Amino acid sequence: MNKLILPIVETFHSLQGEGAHTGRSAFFIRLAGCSVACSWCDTKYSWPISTKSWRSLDNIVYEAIVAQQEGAAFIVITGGEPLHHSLKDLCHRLAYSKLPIHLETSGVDPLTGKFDWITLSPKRHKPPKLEILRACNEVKVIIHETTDLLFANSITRLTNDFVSPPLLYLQPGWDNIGGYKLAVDFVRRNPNWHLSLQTHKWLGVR
Ligand SMILES: C[S@@+](CC[C@H](N)C(=O)[O-])C[C@H]1O[C@@H](n2cnc3c(N)ncnc32)[C@H](O)[C@@H]1O
Ligand SMILES: Nc1nc2[nH]cc(C(=O)O)c2c(=O)[nH]1
Ligand code: SF4
Ligand SMILES: [Mg+2]
Repeated sequence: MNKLILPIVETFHSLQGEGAHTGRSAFFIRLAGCSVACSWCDTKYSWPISTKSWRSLDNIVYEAIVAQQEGAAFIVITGGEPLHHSLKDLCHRLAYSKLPIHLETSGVDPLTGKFDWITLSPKRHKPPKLEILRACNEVKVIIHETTDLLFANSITRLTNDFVSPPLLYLQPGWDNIGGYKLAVDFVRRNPNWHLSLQTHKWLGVR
């Protein structure tokens, strides 16, 4: 059965602040619901699914088309953990806009929907599905402490022999000076890795 509604926390048109597409105009769709429970999550307000948050796919697609007319170059589906929901129908409907569709995910659930770009941000305490590691275009590991660097090394080992390995990003935990230092030092010594800063937060925009 087609599911024509999804729980949405917010939609907004901003610049992609993180990873390989940093600085590009994007329309964000933030789905509600996450059970991964990262202690440092900057989006804890997206964890609960309120009864008032359910919106029709038609309504979401309409907003994406308005954003496209205002300059959005692609759509970012994020959350919460967007893959807690089936994204098949949403992607199918959004495809009418012809905008590329990007996904931000922790990768704990099976992949649903069709994407032009997948950002996997794997979590140490709940490792991602191998199918998502294989399908993703970039991996974004969040750095708070030394153990996170060991986790990044394990990702390097896993992806090294992929036919087309993903781009590799370290992103310091927001407001964690120790995390910035660890990430900069690691990238300096590991040229396959890039630094991702949450540029939207530095700029004070969404
Ligand atoms: C809020 S999550 C939503 C998508 C999905 N649940 C995930 O974790 O990838 C979006 C991105 O923000 C990152 N993130 C969350 N809290 C952060 C923080 N305090 N500092 C840096 N990055 C953070 C996540 O790792 C993820 O890459
Ligand atoms: N500007 C901006 N860029 C982002 N990239 C990923 C985000 C997210 O929360 O998933 C995000 C976000 O919340 N804002
Ligand atoms: S998986 Fe993403 S949304 Fe969920 S708690 Fe972790 S960072 Fe937050
Ligand atoms: Mg964010």
